[in-house]
Amino acid sequence: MEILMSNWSKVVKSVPENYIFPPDKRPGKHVFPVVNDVPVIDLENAQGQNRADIIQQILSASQEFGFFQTKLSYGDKPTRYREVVGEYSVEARKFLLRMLDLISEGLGLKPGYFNGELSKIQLLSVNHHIPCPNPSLTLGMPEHTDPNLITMLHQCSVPGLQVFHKGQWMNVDPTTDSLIVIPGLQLKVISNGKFCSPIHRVMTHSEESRTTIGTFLIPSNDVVIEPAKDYAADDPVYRGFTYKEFFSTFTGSNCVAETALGCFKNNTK
Ligand SMILES: O=C(O)CCC(=O)C(=O)O
Ligand SMILES: [Fe+2]
Repeated sequence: MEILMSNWSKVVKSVPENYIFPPDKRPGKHVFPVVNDVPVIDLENAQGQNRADIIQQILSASQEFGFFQTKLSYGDKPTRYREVVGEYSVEARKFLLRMLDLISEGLGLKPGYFNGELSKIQLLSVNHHIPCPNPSLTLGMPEHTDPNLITMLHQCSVPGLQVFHKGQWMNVDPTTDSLIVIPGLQLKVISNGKFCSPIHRVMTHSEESRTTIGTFLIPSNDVVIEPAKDYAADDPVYRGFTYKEFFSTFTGSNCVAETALGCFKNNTK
């Protein structure tokens, strides 16, 4: 009989060979430190008196760290999956557009700069990783940088997310009452390098399965991405490109961000 993937971990006692990562990409048995300085930004009063302060916190977090967290607040819980996912997606989009408004204000861009084509496409991705007999040999998700504009990550209580921070891999605490915001590579380009887009990966867990929800805002294929004119007029680090052009270069560079971005850099004097 076929073994359901969800029951796999009860039956499979060692990591199948085709899941084992090459030695230099494996996490090994290293004990990773917890990154305990992921900035937490409270969006309470972002429409009021705390706005300037919140924007400043977002800019500093994105320049110095990459990730940041915001506290989560839930509405009612509808019972049907389609409704739940529909409502979740609408709320996730509102949240990310609100975040982008704060970011555009912080970069000195006009309100609504990221609305429209730059954030046209929304992707919801649910990751479910079953327990793994030997987490040292493999990864739930290999190291990568999100190629889109901005990502909202909703973790569960099982650890797994790691960020490459201060020259080493570090665990991100699995908080269920806050959301992780990850600036994507397009935000790095539009902000002319002011925002960094952090490298991250996902470890597996030996006993528990892990489910996370990612919401990605993605530019439409033909929109031109470039350092914002009113922001980086004199010294744009990157030339303009369409998202389609970027994405094919990115996948053609084995999804290595620096290689892909290198193809769009202006010559420096
Ligand atoms: O599941 C996670 O914690 C991270 C997922 C992720 O990085 C992604 O989907 O791009
Ligand atoms: Fe990611």
